[in-house]
Amino acid sequence: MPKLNNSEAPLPFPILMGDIGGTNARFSVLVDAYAEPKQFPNLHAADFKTIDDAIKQGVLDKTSVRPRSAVLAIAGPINGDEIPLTNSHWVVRPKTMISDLGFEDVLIINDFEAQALAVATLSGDAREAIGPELETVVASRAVLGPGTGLGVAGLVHAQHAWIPIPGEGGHIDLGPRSERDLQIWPHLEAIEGRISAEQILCGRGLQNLYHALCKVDGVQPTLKEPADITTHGLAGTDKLAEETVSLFVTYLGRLAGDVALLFMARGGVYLSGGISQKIIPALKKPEFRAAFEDKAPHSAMMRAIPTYVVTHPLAALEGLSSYARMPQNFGVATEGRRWRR
Ligand SMILES: Nc1ncnc2c1ncn2[C@@H]1O[C@H](COP(=O)(O)OP(=O)(O)OP(=O)(O)O)[C@@H](O)[C@H]1O
Repeated sequence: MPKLNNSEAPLPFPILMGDIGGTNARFSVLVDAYAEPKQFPNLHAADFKTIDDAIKQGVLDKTSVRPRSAVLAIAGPINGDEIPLTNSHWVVRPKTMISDLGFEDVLIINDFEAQALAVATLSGDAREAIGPELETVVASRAVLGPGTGLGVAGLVHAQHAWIPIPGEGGHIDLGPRSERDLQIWPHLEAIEGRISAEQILCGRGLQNLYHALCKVDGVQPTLKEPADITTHGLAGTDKLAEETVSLFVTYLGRLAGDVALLFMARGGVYLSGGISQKIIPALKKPEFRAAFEDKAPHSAMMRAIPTYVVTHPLAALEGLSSYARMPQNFGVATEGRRWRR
């Protein structure tokens, strides 16, 4: 009978690694600590009844390598032996994976924890600097990812190791600051009466912000999808879409600065998620960095903290493979989320 495993021992090779989002699941296999990971085609969760079917048909049926262990990064809180995914019908059942798919050892971590692991080791060509090109220092970092939702994680550097701190930072309050903000806030759709960061800083949030601006200006909204808003905003072909994108990067900068303060992230703040890469030209305008640095009495300190967009298409899997190769370099907590045969 598979059971919880509190061991800190490295996962046995070959290791299956998975980045399981609400829409997409990406897998790769690491044969040993020196090999390059073998990447499998991106899978859509909607095409498979269960995650076990996806692993079987999308990975195990396509290779003769038999992974002995798995480390999976999932979007959702990890609690107990049955872990439902946020925004997906899949339920992760590590005990069933062990008994039915042949794994000896399964570790489940949070998707933003995997993003944090990636940020520890991403090279210069896997990221694009926003604002001044500052020297990278080995110090705590943070990652924020606006996508379907808003993920936030810290990466604390202590005792010669990188310690990912997953949290629910996307749900902290975001307050109005400027005159324009004070006009907009009453028109934003709230969650139980409050404007959390995720009410604005994600795909749905872009729509929320655009609609609030339309109401303030008494204009009929014409744009529907988040991508329509950013496309017109970036091209300058719709005035309110342009303002929506400008405010979106302002608020993202404001939150990124707060998260940097919280973790003392001298090593930099990294923007991931599906949206950041699509709005790089807007992030490179002055508003993002201005809001990021506007943190009196610590503005001078903020000016020395680099900010980046993660441009690597498979950053979370990169993070998982860094960890799988050298677990001793990372302080990944395994209590209550590692199972063995
Ligand atoms: N060009 C764009 N501009 C703004 N928003 C976009 C754009 N393209 C996609 N989006 C929005 O980004 C969100 C999807 O983000 P993302 O790709 O990060 O998905 P995800 O949450 O990581 O899920 P998965 O991991 O399953 O891919 C959706 O809300 C979508 O509407």
